[in-house]
Amino acid sequence: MSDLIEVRNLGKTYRKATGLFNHKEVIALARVSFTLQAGETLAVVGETGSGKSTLAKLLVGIEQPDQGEIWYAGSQINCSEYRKTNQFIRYIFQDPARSLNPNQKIAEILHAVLRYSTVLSFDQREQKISQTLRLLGLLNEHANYYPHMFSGGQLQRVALARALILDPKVLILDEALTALDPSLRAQIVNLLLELQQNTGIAYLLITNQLRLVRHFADHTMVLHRGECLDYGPTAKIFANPVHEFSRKLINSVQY
Ligand SMILES: Nc1ncnc2c1ncn2[C@@H]1O[C@H](COP(=O)(O)OP(=O)(O)OP(=O)(O)O)[C@@H](O)[C@H]1O
Repeated sequence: MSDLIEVRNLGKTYRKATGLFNHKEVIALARVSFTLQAGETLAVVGETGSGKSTLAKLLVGIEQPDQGEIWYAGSQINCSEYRKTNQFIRYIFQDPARSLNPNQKIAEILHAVLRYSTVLSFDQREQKISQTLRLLGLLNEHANYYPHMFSGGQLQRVALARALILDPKVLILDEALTALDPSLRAQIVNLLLELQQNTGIAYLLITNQLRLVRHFADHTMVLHRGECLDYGPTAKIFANPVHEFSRKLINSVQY
């Protein structure tokens, strides 16, 4: 069976203006490789600016790589295939409020996602919306709410509903649980783990919350200035990181 995701030597360099005529190059990601299997969680950790979000953006096609290859379920992905990959891999960010249109009711937001990526009829879409809201512990009535009518925790569930309504094989959680208070975070983590057990969805968990990584992730990758310093089973990385930087990062937290 092929890997759900295989990334080979992925690289991205940005050009940053440093004056009117000058620029400098920032290597955001340097020859990173990994695989992700169905039902697995890979955590990507590293300090600010280490390239975590760049990796996520390359995977979903928001940014284009300068080098390397991305394979989804045995097929190599090109930049023009975003609509196709949209159903395979979805991305949610830390601040759900910013990613939801404040002028649209939740039903309108979810209908739009389904209209864009599926051929479902209106009734089928309604059914899928109600099923997805229920899956995330929300009510049917919530479909008629605007984003500002939800609490922070509920809003993150709405963001998850928007990501999961297409039944993706992979979900990228980019600091998506960071802003939640610990009890809400635990509720959402349990929900995500249950979903993973039931459907085999894989998660790419981008976070600096190392306690969460230890609890949640099967594999962990440590990024530093765009380079992968350590990559392997989470228990092994936490017990015996190869690189000094990873050791410091891991030892900076009490478990
Ligand atoms: N659009 C861009 N233009 C220029 N440089 C960028 C751009 N996006 C990211 N960078 C640079 O690339 C490097 C990696 O950034 P990235 O956002 O991927 O890091 P990160 O690990 O996600 O950081 P954070 O935890 O703060 O989100 C940083 O030096 C950043 O300044």
